[in-house]
Amino acid sequence: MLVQIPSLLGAEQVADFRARLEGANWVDGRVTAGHQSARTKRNLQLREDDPVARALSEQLLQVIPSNLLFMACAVPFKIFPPLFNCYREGQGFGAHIDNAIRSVPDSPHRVRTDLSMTLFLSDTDEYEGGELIIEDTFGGKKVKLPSGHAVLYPASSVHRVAPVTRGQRIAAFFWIQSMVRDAGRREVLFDLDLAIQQLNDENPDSAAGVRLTGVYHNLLRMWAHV
Ligand SMILES: O=C(O)CCC(=O)C(=O)O
Ligand SMILES: [Fe+2]
Repeated sequence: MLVQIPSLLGAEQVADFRARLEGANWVDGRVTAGHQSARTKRNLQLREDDPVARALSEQLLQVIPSNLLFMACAVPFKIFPPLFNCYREGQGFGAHIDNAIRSVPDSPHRVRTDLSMTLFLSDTDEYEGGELIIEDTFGGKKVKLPSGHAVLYPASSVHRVAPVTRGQRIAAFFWIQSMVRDAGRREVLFDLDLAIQQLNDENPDSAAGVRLTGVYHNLLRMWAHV
């Protein structure tokens, strides 16, 4: 399942992020690549311990949990601290799958990467190419979103970033370990959550809404690992 999260960051927040990223210390993106993906990865990144990356990452981690769509879709247990990348003209990232386990720097924590997320920080007219292309059972989906918008997709899917042919594409990207490991179960919960929200909007006093909320939580009790 591929879900777009509109306006994860507002325009002012994006402008602030961009200003702070402008003069940051970009290095070869292969610093965080696995053995195989390093072969096709051509981009720039901030180091995980870069002070600008740390500060912005911290800020994002505070904002993300207040996004209800993200919470409904990801049912997050742990979020790997966001990283920042930049693709300049001629750069891209070939087909790959993200590593299953990531160690959080300077901590004993590990995150199982159930979901991957890209938060676009450049606007679509700032660059050509640079689409995130995600393979799923229905074929390749091309994603290129306005700045501040994000896409959440299964970390198990083969994906790539098409070469940028003009301008530059800046993004934050990160991984989420869900309380619900199985993607099919997560999808059931997400559908149910959306249906309950719709029912409650249409009829806030619905007794069926109360029962279905109970069903949601009982499924979560059965399936969640915390
Ligand atoms: O830049 C992106 O949108 C995705 C980056 C990516 O796939 C990765 O770093 O593993
Ligand atoms: Fe990736």
